[in-house]
Amino acid sequence: MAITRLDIHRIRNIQQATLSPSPGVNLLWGANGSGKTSILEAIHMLSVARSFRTHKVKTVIAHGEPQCTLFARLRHLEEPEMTVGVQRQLDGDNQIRIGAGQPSNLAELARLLPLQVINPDAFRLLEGSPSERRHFLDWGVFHQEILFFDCWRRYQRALKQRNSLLKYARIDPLLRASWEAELVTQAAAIDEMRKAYLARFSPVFQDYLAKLTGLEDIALHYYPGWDAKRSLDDVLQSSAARDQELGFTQHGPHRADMRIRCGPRAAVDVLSRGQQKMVVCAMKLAQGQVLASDHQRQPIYLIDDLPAELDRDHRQALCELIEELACQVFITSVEADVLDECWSSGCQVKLFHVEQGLITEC
Ligand SMILES: Nc1ncnc2c1ncn2[C@@H]1O[C@H](COP(=O)(O)OP(=O)(O)OP(=O)(O)O)[C@@H](O)[C@H]1O
Repeated sequence: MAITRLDIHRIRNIQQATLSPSPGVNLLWGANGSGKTSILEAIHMLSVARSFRTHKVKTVIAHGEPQCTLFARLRHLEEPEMTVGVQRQLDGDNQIRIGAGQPSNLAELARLLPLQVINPDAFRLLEGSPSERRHFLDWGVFHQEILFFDCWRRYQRALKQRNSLLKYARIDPLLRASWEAELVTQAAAIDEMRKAYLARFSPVFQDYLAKLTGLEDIALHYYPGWDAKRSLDDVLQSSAARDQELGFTQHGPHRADMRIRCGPRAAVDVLSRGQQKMVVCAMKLAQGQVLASDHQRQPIYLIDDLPAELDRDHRQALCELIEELACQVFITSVEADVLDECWSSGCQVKLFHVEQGLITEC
């Protein structure tokens, strides 16, 4: 999938801008605070209707404006182009349109335009809470398994009901048992899909890791969210009293993790910042590769400040792999020429200069 035209209205310091990006590499360069990351945020909003920097739409909408609006024309292989539009209002109202049809929902939007973000926050995959890694894992499972979204929604509903029964101490054993049965059924499906995805993803990740770094003993350890030697049903029964004291369910797929270890230690405790960035890049490239080869759909990569923390050889290796993936990519940089030598002669590169919210194709 590639964006062939992008219209941005009232995002941060960008009042109005139109771009015709390359299907390959797009380099956005300009001084600090010029609006480069805001362009990445705009593209991100076209995929999930929110920024990757904040959940508060108020901070993203240009000061003094009631709303922000994004439009894009998308091309996927030889299919006819299609349009997508997202509008976010200060009052919380959302509008999502795919093509000329009825308003669409977030899941349809996310499925249509898969995105991968590599920015300074991407380090949180290693150093952050399990929810960061769950989110990463579930991005892959969501795109891999069509049934995942429905199972996840049903699981969340059952979890909410159980928590509510626990919190208000309304002990209706029959009602609780029926929600727990649903919880256990959906949990088993989610767990199976996550394990299958990890089995598919891990060798691809190791392959990218070998190409990007000399690190050999990086491994992913999946934790399902409860003691894997016991059934979730059993765990829920034995933790019911404690869950009731706490007012929430302590165990289940909502507490899963994918721990990243270097030998016997947590990777974050051992690796340098540059090595951590390479591990994160290998993970993100591997997800793109799995999606592309299993579903013939490439994600769009948004890379904020690619040169930061990487030496010349690692920059070069990363750019070669990005080019090999044949995805559309938007990269920000404060300098125009820092990645000049990183692309092959056949690579379609476009350069955009960003200055005080104005974007000019160079
Ligand atoms: N809601 C808003 N309305 C208007 N302007 C805003 C709003 N929020 C932020 N800004 C301004 O918009 C600009 C956004 O810059 P952005 O973060 O995109 O810069 P950048 O080019 O990526 O910078 P850097 O290289 O420092 O990361 C900044 O100058 C900021 O002060």
